[in-house]
Amino acid sequence: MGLNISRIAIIGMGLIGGSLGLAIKAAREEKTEVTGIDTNELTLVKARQRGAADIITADLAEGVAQADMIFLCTPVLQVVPLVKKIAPCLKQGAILTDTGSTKSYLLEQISSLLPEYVHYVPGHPMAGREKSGIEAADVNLFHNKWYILTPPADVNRVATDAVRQVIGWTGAQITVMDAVKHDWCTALISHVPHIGAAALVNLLAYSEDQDSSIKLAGGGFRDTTRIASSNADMWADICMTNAGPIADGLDKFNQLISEVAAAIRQNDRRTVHNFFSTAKERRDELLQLEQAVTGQPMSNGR
Ligand SMILES: NC(=O)C1=CN([C@@H]2O[C@H](COP(=O)(O)OP(=O)(O)OC[C@H]3O[C@@H](n4cnc5c(N)ncnc54)[C@H](O)[C@@H]3O)[C@@H](O)[C@H]2O)C=CC1
Ligand SMILES: O=C(O)C(=O)Cc1ccc(O)cc1
Repeated sequence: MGLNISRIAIIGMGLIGGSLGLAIKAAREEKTEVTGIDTNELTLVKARQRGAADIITADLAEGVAQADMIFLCTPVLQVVPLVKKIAPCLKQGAILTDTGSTKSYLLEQISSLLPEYVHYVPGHPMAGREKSGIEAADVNLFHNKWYILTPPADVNRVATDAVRQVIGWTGAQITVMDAVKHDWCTALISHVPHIGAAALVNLLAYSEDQDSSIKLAGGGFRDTTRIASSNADMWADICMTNAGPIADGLDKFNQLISEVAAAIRQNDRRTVHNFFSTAKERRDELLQLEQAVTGQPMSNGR
């Protein structure tokens, strides 16, 4: 039997908060009331129009007061100041969770800010896109995607189960991980690739004929750089709050690039061939592994 989560507040009704609202309402209809909170009035109006929230407000205290569960869905560096503001307004037994892309920083900062009767269960949906804002929200964004929870060892079990239950309504699959491990893992599979994609686009500034380069850029360039269209605010916050793993990952990435550059300069075809064939083998293995775990082809069809 699940817990009765009848009131949910979502702070930050953009891509992730809006998609959560849409998915929760689609699954629960009148059984769970969603309050959408945002500093942007137009976002709030659009969120209600799209059916991502029943109630909208820019007033934090009013929006969270009755909530059984609160989702924080703003860029990471906004989360801690928001927790400081809402902590005194939360009701006894309220469950706080977030969707931030980095976890150790938030866990360290937030735990000490909350009264002992509020339970914090950090989360991170491994689903998203390069577009932001309520306009990009999608009821199916989390469907069949991984949703990571990084609960601290002493977290209330009932609170974690309640978050699992609500995430289940979105169609996502849950996996639990230690926050530090999460940050090293996501640095390599998400944060460094986003920086790499941005670097590839910025590299075009060195082209002697930029207009022709942009005109001729084909599918390969598009595929590898889609995520370079992501929101700069969000990515600057991610880099500031996961500095060690990201900087380490970038150092290793630099090393790989330097090695292949040296091999190319030395006309060392065997090493260059090995660079590509190793990558192809690994990627093919990753696709198979994903299929084995989820029982279906890679969720984004890539
Ligand atoms: N975009 C993506 O693909 C993914 C993002 N995330 C994480 O989820 C969080 C949200 O990301 P998105 O939805 O993409 O961002 P977004 O930019 O689409 O939405 C953020 C919303 O928060 C609002 N906001 C900002 N500061 C606020 C404040 N102080 N008080 C109230 N509202 C405020 C903005 O007005 C906006 O509507 C971030 O922490 C991000 O790291 C996690 C997984 C995927
Ligand atoms: O657009 C994509 O493919 C992404 O990788 C989206 C994304 C961005 C940030 C996250 O923390 C998780 C997922």
